[in-house]
Amino acid sequence: MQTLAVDHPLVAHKLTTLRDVRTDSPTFRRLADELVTLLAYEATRDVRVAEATVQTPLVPAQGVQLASPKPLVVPILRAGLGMLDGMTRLLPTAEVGFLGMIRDEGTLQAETYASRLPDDLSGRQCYVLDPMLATGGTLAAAIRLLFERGADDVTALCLLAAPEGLKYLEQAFSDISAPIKVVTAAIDSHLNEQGFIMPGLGDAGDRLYGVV
Ligand SMILES: O=P(O)(O)OC[C@H]1O[C@H](OP(=O)(O)OP(=O)(O)O)[C@H](O)[C@@H]1O
Ligand SMILES: O=c1cc[nH]c(=O)[nH]1
Ligand SMILES: [Mg+2]
Repeated sequence: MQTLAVDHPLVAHKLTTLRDVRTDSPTFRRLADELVTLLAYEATRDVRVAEATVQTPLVPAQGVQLASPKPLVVPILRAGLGMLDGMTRLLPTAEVGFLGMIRDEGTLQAETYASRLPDDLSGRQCYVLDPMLATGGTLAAAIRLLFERGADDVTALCLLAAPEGLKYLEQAFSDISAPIKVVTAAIDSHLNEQGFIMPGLGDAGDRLYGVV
């Protein structure tokens, strides 16, 4: 597994405001959206392209276009929905699938309550969106579902990741040879006893959707 913490002053600036408890939901949503677009630029560095020729007003020009089958973007509901627009702005022709997952805040186990994915993901590059990678249970379950359907390349975009979750994913997929990448705006210090990322930003879903 490959992990990339994007080191860019604009990412750090936006993330700092996102963490701030005084940041209201509309601002939080806007910042999450802007951050995803910056992360997506790095996360799609290996997106598959095929050679293409177009006709300029003057001559034919060689270039590239996204290869087939087109990439699949998968937000993990609820909080991952706050990252969808920012991602599809950069990858407008990608297909979008959905996973609904909830972490039991007592056991910290993830449960899947909704799944709407293409049946056959053979040869597809998949981009999973979830702002928080805490214990890693949710993301591991999502990645497993994608591999079961034939995906051969999975990149997760997260706003924050905990070292414990990254380690868990490394171990969970140590026997998988397909590429797995995590692109995040920051790797935080640790998880607290309730499984929250520290210093973190609190409950991403609640902050995105105005629950707090
Ligand atoms: O790495 P983990 O320990 O599994 O935790 C991370 C998950 O927890 C949050 O979702 P939550 O279950 O709160 O659902 P929500 O998106 O509906 O708020 C977050 O958006 C991740 O999906
Ligand atoms: O810190 C955390 C951990 C899990 N889910 C969140 O929304 N925040
Ligand atoms: Mg939540």
